Amino acid sequence: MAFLSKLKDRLFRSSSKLEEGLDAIVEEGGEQDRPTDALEETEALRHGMADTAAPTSPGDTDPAPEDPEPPHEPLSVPEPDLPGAPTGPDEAPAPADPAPPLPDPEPDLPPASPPQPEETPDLPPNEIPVESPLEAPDAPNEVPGPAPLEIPEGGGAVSGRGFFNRLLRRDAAPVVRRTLDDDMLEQLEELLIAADMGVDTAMRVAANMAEGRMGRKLSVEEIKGLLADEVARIMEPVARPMPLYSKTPQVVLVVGVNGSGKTTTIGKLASQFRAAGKTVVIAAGDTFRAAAVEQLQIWGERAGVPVLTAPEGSDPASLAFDAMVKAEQDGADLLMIDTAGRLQNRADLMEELAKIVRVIRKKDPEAPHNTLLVLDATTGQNALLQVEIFKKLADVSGLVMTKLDGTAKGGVLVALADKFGLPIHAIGVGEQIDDLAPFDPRDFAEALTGSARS
Ligand SMILES: Nc1nc2c(ncn2[C@@H]2O[C@H](COP(=O)(O)OP(=O)(O)OP(=O)(O)O)[C@@H](O)[C@H]2O)c(=O)[nH]1
Repeated sequence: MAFLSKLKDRLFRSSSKLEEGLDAIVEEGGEQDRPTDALEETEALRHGMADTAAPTSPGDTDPAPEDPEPPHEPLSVPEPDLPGAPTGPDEAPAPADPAPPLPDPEPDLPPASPPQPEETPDLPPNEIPVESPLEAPDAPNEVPGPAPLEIPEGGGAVSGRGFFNRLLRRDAAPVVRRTLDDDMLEQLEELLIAADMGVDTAMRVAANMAEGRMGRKLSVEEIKGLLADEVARIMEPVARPMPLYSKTPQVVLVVGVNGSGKTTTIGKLASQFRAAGKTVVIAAGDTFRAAAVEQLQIWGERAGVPVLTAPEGSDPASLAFDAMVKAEQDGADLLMIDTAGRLQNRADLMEELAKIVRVIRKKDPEAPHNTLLVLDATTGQNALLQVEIFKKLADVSGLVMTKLDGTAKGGVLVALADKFGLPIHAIGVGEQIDDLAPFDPRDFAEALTGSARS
C-alpha cells in the first residue's frame, strides 16, 4: 500500500493538470444539483444508461440526447427528507418503507474491483514476472464525494432507495454538474490532448466516455471515474511484466535514446532479478562513452551484478559476444546488454544494433529474447516518435517508461498503448534502486485522473 500511494503521489502532477481542466469544464455551464438529483444521476450513470433509456423516475425525464435542458429543478437545496416522507414533485416517490429490514447493501463501494496482478498467459509455469515491489491494495479506494458510485445488485436506475439512501441524501452536499453536450465533449477532447494523450487517442477516449451519456449531467468526480475506467481499459492489455524464460542465459537488449534512463533501468532491473534469485551479467555496450560505462559500473555495484566492459571505442558487438560467453560460462540466468542511443546518426546506430544481434545469435539463434525500449515519459509526444524509430531499428518487444514521477505528461502512456499496443513491463518513478514498479493499469488510471486518490 505504501508503494501504491507513493506512485499516486508521484503521478500527482498529471492528475492535478487533468483535474484543474475538468473543474473548469464542469464549472463552465454547470449548475448545482440538489443532492437527490445527484444520487439519481449517479446511479443512472453507473448503470451506463443510454440517453434513450426509460426515464428513471416520474420527474427524471431526460428526453433526448440533444436536449441540453436539464429537467430538474435548478440549484435549490431541498429540506432534508425524512424517511418515508414525500420527496417532491419531480422526484421518484419514495416507497413507504417505515421499518426497512436492512439498509441497501454496500452503498459506497467503488465501481471496480482492485487490480489483480497481470499474468503472461502464454508462458510456461516456471516463467515468472519481474518481482513486484507493489503491494496489492488491501482495500479498495473509496470514491470521495457525496454521491456514491454504486450499482446496487440487480437494481434499476433508481432502485435501492431505502433507508440508507435517504440518509445519504440528507447528508449530501450540492454537486456541480454539467449536461454533456457537443461543446463539453469538445472541451474534454482538448483537455485530453493537452494531457499528452495525442489527438487520435484523446478523441477515442472522449467518445467512449460520452457513449450513451449525451444529455446526462455529470460531475467532476463522475467524469474522473469514467476517464479512469476508459484509461484502465486501454492500458490493461499492455500491462505485462517482462517474461522470464527457463532457457538461459536470457538475453535482454536494452535500447533507447541517450538520457532516457537505460543505465538506471538496467541497474534497477538487475537488482530486482537478483532479489528474485536470478544471476545476472551486464554488458556495457555503449563503448564510445566512457561516462556511460562508468555509470553502469556504479549501478552494477549497487545491484551486486558484474558489469563487462570493453576499451573505449571498441566494437560493441564484440563485447556482446564476450558477454554471451561469460554469461554461459557463469551459468547466468540473464544477460542485460546496454546499447548506445545516438539517434543523430540513425544509419550507424541501426547497423550497430543489427551487428550486436547477428553476433549474439551465433551463440543463441533466438537471442535477444527481449528488446526493451526505455522511454522518458517527460518527453511527452516525442516518446511516440521514439517508438516508431526504434521499432525500425530493433525488434522492440516491450517498453519501460521512466521518470513518471513529477511529470505532467503521463497521458502519453495512454497514447502509446492505444497506438502501438507494446507491453509496458515497468515504470520508473524515481532515481533510487527500488524506484521501478510493475505497470498496474488501474493504479495508473486512478493516479493519472486523480480519481479515488487516497
Ligand atoms: N526522476 C527520475 N529520474 C530518472 C528515472 N530513471 C532515470 N532517471 C534519471 O535520468 C538520468 C538519465 O538516466 P540514465 O540511466 O543515465 O540514462 P541513459 O539512457 O543510460 O543515458 P546515457 O547514459 O546518456 O545513454 C539520470 O539522472 C537518472 O537518475 C526515473 O524513473 N525517475
